[in-house]
Amino acid sequence: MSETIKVAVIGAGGRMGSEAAKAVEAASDMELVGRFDVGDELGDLGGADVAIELTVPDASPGNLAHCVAQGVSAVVGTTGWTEEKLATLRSQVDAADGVGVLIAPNFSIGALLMMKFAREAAAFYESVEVVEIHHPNKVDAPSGTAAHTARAIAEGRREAGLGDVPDATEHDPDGARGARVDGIPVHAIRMRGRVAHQEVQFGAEGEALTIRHDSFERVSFMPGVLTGVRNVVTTPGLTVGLENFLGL
Ligand SMILES: NC(=O)C1=CN([C@@H]2O[C@H](COP(=O)(O)OP(=O)(O)OC[C@H]3O[C@@H](n4cnc5c(N)ncnc54)[C@H](O)[C@@H]3O)[C@@H](O)[C@H]2O)C=CC1
Ligand SMILES: O=C(O)C1=N[C@H](C(=O)O)C[C@H](O)C1
Repeated sequence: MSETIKVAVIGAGGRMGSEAAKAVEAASDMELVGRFDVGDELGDLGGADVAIELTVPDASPGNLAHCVAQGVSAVVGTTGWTEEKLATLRSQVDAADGVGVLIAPNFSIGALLMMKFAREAAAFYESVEVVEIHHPNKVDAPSGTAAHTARAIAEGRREAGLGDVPDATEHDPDGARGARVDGIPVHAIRMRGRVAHQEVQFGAEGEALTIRHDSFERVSFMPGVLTGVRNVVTTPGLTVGLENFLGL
């Protein structure tokens, strides 16, 4: 591969895709070789080494199958990946030679640290709930970040031998107690004026701990997108979580 990483953006007309294309153009070690959006033929992705995929949950698995079949590595920010879809992608990636795919539920460093800290705190608190707040144009709920956080917390609780979170609710016809991801309550708020925010609230007898992260602008995701591109070209196979490339 040449020293300059050739990059294509799929979903380039979107909020994140347009920002990612700008970030790639500004990176001295990368060349933007293609911008693709809905209805475009992906073909050989403009000769890209890496595709950055930022579309919608329904389109992402098909776009990834195409990238992998073309031998093009990918950095995926699109959320809504279920365990089943991930398993299919893993088998496609494993069957390809030398292709790397990163699925990153969140690219911002603060969000990665918030998830790490929540994973650490999980063992020490009987109660925990995740509250995510996003702009009202978001099509999926809960957010990928909230789901990733809840799974990490659930793992930490299991390792510590903690059982279910205490909750005496018997009647909840309107779903006021929110969703459960791996047993962890998750609440999704959609609000004009917000971008991407999350609070993890922990409680024990007589005390509370809140870990909060805020992305006020999408530029907060761009250093992570570029780190993903630089690492995925030398990391064959499927990686879930940018934290794996940062030693977190
Ligand atoms: N991992 C992270 O840190 C972040 C992830 N996201 C995720 O990125 C995704 C995109 O978010 P936004 O940019 O806000 O959405 P958006 O709606 O602004 O952009 C999506 C773009 O994808 C295009 N698109 C739809 N179907 C397509 C297809 N089949 N092929 C090519 N392009 C297609 C749309 O036309 C649109 O331009 C979402 O899943 C969101 O959750 C968003 C922010 C940060
Ligand atoms: O749609 C968004 O905006 C975001 N999506 C990601 C998610 O679902 O976690 C990451 C970030 O929260 C912004």
